[in-house]
Amino acid sequence: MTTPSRGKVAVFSAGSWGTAFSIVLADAGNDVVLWARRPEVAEAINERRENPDYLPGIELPPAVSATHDVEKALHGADVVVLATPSQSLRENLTAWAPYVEPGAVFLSLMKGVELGTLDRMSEVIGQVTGAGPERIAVVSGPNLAKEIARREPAASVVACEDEDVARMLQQRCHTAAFRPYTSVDVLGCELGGAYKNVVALSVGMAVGLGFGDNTTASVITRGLAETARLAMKLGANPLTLMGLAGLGDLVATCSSPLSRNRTFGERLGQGMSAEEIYASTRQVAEGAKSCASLLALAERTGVDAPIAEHVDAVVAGRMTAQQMMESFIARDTKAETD
Ligand SMILES: NC(=O)C1=CN([C@@H]2O[C@H](COP(=O)(O)OP(=O)(O)OC[C@H]3O[C@@H](n4cnc5c(N)ncnc54)[C@H](O)[C@@H]3O)[C@@H](O)[C@H]2O)C=CC1
Ligand SMILES: O=C(CO)COP(=O)(O)O
Repeated sequence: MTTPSRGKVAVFSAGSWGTAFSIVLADAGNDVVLWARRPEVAEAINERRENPDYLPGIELPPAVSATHDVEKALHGADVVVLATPSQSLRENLTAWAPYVEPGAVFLSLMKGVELGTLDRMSEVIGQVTGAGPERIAVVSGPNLAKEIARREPAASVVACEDEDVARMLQQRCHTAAFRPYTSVDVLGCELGGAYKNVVALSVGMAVGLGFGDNTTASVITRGLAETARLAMKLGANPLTLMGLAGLGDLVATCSSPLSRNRTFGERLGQGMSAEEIYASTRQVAEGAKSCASLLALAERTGVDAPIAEHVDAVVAGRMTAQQMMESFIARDTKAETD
């Protein structure tokens, strides 16, 4: 299938980011069909022109329609955008794959690493669909869904090993408010996106404990060092970690009260358990799961990952947020660049 510069895009699914990115795609001139897991969400989008569950009060453009029918969503779509929780992607995509148009390009918006396999989302997509790297791309950057949906200016990275495909997708999502840059460093973008959620959990814990900007800046900076250590060992371009999908997203997520990961961490810092927090929201906080997969990936790679290790311990209830902060400071001293 040839890929025109504008066309039909299928977006799975109608959560916060899938819905917000549909606005970007529609503004860039695409026809967007948003698949919703619950039929009533698809109905509400079509009838009320808003997604009342995930982006209430934001009017969706006419070029966005919604459906609960997988086949209808995928028919004629040359780009398939994936925005489900990372841990359910494999199961979801296995069900959807038979209906994907031959040659369609997959674009992952997800920021997590699969538990157990330790696979990144692009790897899961390749395994489930048989698509080669030239048909698998990711978007990652400082892109809090609500701000993007309000068309506040922001930049991002579209990464694909095939630079022509990255350029094609860049054109498909460049709008007056959204500026995508291309990259061929899929691994660096994905690890930057997944790791910043774990760092945001620890920053949130520091905030929840009542600590100020010295503490959060210290955790953010050491978080970037930890992310870069692992990503570079696995082959990432160091400049990716200094860019929008690394530092940019880390700063946005760790600073913003809109971040679900930072908020999850704040509640842990205030003494709630992970189970209590899960029960209080339907929104995904990827870092609460990916802390374990990233820690395992670091262990497998032989890289020191104290932030992932401590966040995993707090989420699992083996340590309190206060103990985590004390332990960060008490660790064996070393050179900053080690
Ligand atoms: N919200 C944001 O600002 C951004 C989110 N992301 C990433 O996008 C991905 C999706 O996040 P959001 O849309 O924010 O999450 P969300 O929690 O707002 O929505 C999740 C969506 O997935 C669906 N879903 C939940 N469990 C499912 C399951 N078991 N099987 C199939 N579908 C299921 C929900 O119905 C909903 O449509 C995550 O990896 C997140 O890290 C990336 C950039 C920005
Ligand atoms: O990835 C995001 C911003 O770029 C969204 O972060 P949260 O999932 O923590 O809300």
